[in-house]
Amino acid sequence: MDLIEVLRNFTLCRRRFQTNMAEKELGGSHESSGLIAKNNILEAKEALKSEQDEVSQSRNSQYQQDLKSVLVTSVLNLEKLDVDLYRGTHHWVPRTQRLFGGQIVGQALVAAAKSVSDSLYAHSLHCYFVRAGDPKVPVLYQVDRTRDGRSFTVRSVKAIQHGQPILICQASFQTLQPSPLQHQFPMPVVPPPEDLLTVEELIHHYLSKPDLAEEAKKGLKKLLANEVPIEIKPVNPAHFYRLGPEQPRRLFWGRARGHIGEGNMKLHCCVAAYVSDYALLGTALLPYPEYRAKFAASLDHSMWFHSTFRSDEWMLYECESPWAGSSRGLVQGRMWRRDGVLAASCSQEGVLRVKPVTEPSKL
Ligand SMILES: CCCCCC/C=C\CCCCCCCC(=O)SCCNC(=O)CCNC(=O)[C@H](O)C(C)(C)COP(=O)(O)OP(=O)(O)OC[C@H]1O[C@@H](n2cnc3c(N)ncnc32)[C@H](O)[C@@H]1OP(=O)(O)O
Repeated sequence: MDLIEVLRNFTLCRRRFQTNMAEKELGGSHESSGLIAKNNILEAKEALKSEQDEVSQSRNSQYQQDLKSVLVTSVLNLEKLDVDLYRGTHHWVPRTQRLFGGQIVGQALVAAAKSVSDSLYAHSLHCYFVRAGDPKVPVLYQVDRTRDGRSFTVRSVKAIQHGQPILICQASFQTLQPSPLQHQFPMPVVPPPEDLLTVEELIHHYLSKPDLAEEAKKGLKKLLANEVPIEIKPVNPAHFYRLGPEQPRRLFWGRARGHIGEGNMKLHCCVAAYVSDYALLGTALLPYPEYRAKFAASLDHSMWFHSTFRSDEWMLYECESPWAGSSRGLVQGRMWRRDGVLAASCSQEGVLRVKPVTEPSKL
């Protein structure tokens, strides 16, 4: 059960037991997602006032623990076994019990980056997830030095488990070069991260509801215990509910938990590759609240890095899905620095097999 599902269960329960209250809270319409978002933020902020000390205490202790991001100290810290051969271990595994695609892509990029000079910067990568990753064993990364040119250098990386590839990845690096051609789309206008709640704060808010069903409570607590090494603040918390059909587009602020620091742009690209797979594919489900995913997995992932950025500082992640069909969904993402600079773009196709939502019987 993922976060969206837990929150939907919670919502279904509320609808069943407190229809009037729910209608009031949602402004009587499931279509006005902006209003839902505003109401939820205001309501949540109010409820959170009483939890301020608790939240700030836990945040302080978390920051102390996380002085250095676990993504740097553990997940992306590959062990060298031989020339161009590395081993990576896992930190967070999704409830699907298959390895998180972002982790495999991030680790593959780390392995590729180790074989290129410091004067080269990752500008793009293209990957296929060909088999599910097994969380019970480490992943081996085998790098092939495909080509070294004057400007561009290409590496091919195979991620291997049980003697078979789980991911094939091509990454390209370039020397820094000036260009008279420079343009980008404008960044969407959204509230700053300081005005929004983290996923954990939203969950604390839902947990404080007296009418929350035990099953939903358990699911939410499991999610809180899940130490995802990314901090996320949804711009529109209504997209968690999936009560009514939404445009296939969502935005959130995200950053790596803990400190990474300036300087190592290759590392920031690897962290961004990790983050980029986290909430992308779900965007294709937003128009279909009547369905839930019974099988969802990314099939491929491409990424382009445009400018310098810090993955441990808030970046706006804009996700949209221009197409779905044939049990697949196409999703595209743009990562924006908070000063409006487009930092990275990505694109992914995923398999999406769905089943109709039915009200949970045990609530
Ligand atoms: C706003 C912020 C919100 C944030 C909220 C976020 C909340 C939670 C986030 C959680 C994180 C999510 C994770 C993100 C996504 C990922 O990381 S996915 C992981 C990376 N990708 C993968 O692991 C995919 C790896 N590739 C594969 O596994 C295979 O390539 C494949 C399974 C896709 C290949 O499919 P296929 O060729 O069909 O393989 P088979 O082995 O033959 O079949 C596999 C199973 O599928 C069943 N199946 C096949 N075809 C069909 C069909 N037409 N209809 C129904 N079912 C089919 C087949 O029977 C097999 O089933 P079983 O395994 O036997 O049960």
